[in-house]
Formats: sequence, C-alpha cells, structure tokens
Amino acid sequence: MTDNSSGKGGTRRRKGSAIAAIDTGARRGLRTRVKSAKGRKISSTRWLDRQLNDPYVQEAKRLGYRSRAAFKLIEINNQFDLLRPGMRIVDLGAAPGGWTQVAVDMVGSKQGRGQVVGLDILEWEGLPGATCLQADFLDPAAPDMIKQALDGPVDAVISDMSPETTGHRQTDHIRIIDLVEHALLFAEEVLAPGGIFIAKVFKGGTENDLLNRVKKNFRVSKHAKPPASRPESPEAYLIATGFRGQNNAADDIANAELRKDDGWSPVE
Ligand SMILES: C[S@@+](CC[C@H](N)C(=O)[O-])C[C@H]1O[C@@H](n2cnc3c(N)ncnc32)[C@H](O)[C@@H]1O
Repeated sequence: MTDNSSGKGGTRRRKGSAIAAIDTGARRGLRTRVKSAKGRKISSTRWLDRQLNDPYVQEAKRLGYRSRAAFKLIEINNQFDLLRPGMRIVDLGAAPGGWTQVAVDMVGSKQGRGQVVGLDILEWEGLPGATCLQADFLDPAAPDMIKQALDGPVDAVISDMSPETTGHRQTDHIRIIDLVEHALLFAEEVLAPGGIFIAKVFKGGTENDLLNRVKKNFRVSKHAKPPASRPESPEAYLIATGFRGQNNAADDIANAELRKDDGWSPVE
C-alpha cells in the first residue's frame, strides 16, 4: 500500500489504504509529466504536482471514478462495514459524483436494489442508478426536494459537503459546522431507526453541542480520517450509527425550528 499524497514526492505507506500499489511504469510517466509541466511554467505547479503524484487521483481515473474522494467512502466502509446492498442512501455534497458511484455499487441500485439520491449546489452529470439533484442544501426547499425523490425511509445520510475554504480556520469551521448541522437535522427527520450518518467535518469543529446531539440520538459515534484524506487537510469524518429514532430526535428538530424564528430573542 503506497501513498505519496503529501505532495512532496515522498512515498509513504498508510494503514487501510484502498490503493494496493501503483505500477512503476505509471510512476515514471508521472514524473515525466510533472517535469514537463514545470518546464512549461504552468502557474498552478504545486497543485499539478500534487495531482500527478497522488496515487488516488491516478487510481480514480483508472477505475472510472469521478473523484479521488470515492476512495474515502470506500475506506470508511472497509473499516466500519456500514453500507450494504438494498440500502436507501442520501448523498449530500455529491458532485462530481465519486461517493454517489460508490454508493450505487454498494446498494446495487443499478440492479434495482436500494436507492441513491444525491444533491449538490453545483450542476453535475447524471449517473445511472442514482437520482441526481441540484440545489443549495441550505435553501429551505432543498430537504423537501430530496424527500420527494425518496421511495421510503433512509438507511444512511452521507455528507461530503464542504464550503469553499477561506484559509481562516475559524471561519471554515463555522461554515462546515453549519452544513453538518443542517445535514444532521435532515438525517434525524428521514433516517429509519438504526440508520447511519456520515459527515465531513474539520478537526476541532464538532465539539460540544453537535457532538452531544449526535451522541444523544445515535448509539455509536466516532471520528475517522481515512488514508485517502490528505494528511495536511484538517478534514475528518463524523460517523454515527444506530439512530435511535424520530421520537428521540423530535426535541432537536423542534428547537431548530424555534432557532429559525428570528423574531424571538433568546431567554436567559
Ligand atoms: C468535496 S466535494 C464532494 C465530493 C463528492 N463527495 C465526490 O465524491 O465526488 C464537496 C461538495 O460540497 C458541495 N457543497 C458545498 N456547499 C453546498 C451546499 N450548500 N449545498 C449543496 N452542496 C454543497 C460542493 O459544491 C462540492 O461539490
């Protein structure tokens, strides 16, 4: 298992990596392309180097995945054994569709088993076996749009939603937590008992309220950083399993409805 995704050209082995090996010929080819790209003085050389040296990018291309992110879901699932044939899955922040492709394969929706509904704020190309929606998930109409596409209760809500990062750690935390809170609220509305919630977070951003809520409404919750997640990135995944059911979550949904009403001041 090899990963040199640090972008520094170093080769490291990471436990649980979905990528077994990168063939040496391909490596040689990559090095040549990096050199020639540098030779042509492409302005985004660092980004390009990282892409060309990243085995996940190459493997995603080889296997026809739309993004390297696909491997994050594969690795999370290899580790925790969560997604199964016949499940109904909602995929938030789905574009360009790597997670959606993995989810379709895992539930078997191309063979008429289970269901996958994906949504992204960006326009994205449809995928066989999935319902691909375009909307801002923070738009109050978005949850209903997803619910209308669903054929029944959901087994897993998975969110790889990520705001455009500003580089300002605290701002980025606040933005992603807002997305995760909305995703969690939605999950609490649509999940069947026993359901699963997976969401991308930035490290240090899920303490206190959010984590307490997850702990209250799900039997097991943990954070994980799959090998495909770049080591230098603050991202990690919140994984919650064993949803305790709608009644348990009803208070949170009601409180969130109250918080939406701007006309009220908080009572000390
Ligand atoms: C890391 S990418 C997702 C990659 C995807 N999981 C894959 O495997 O290809 C994060 C996505 O979150 C989406 N996103 C960010 N804010 C959003 C919002 N408010 N509503 C819907 N999607 C959003 C972005 O447009 C972006 O496509």
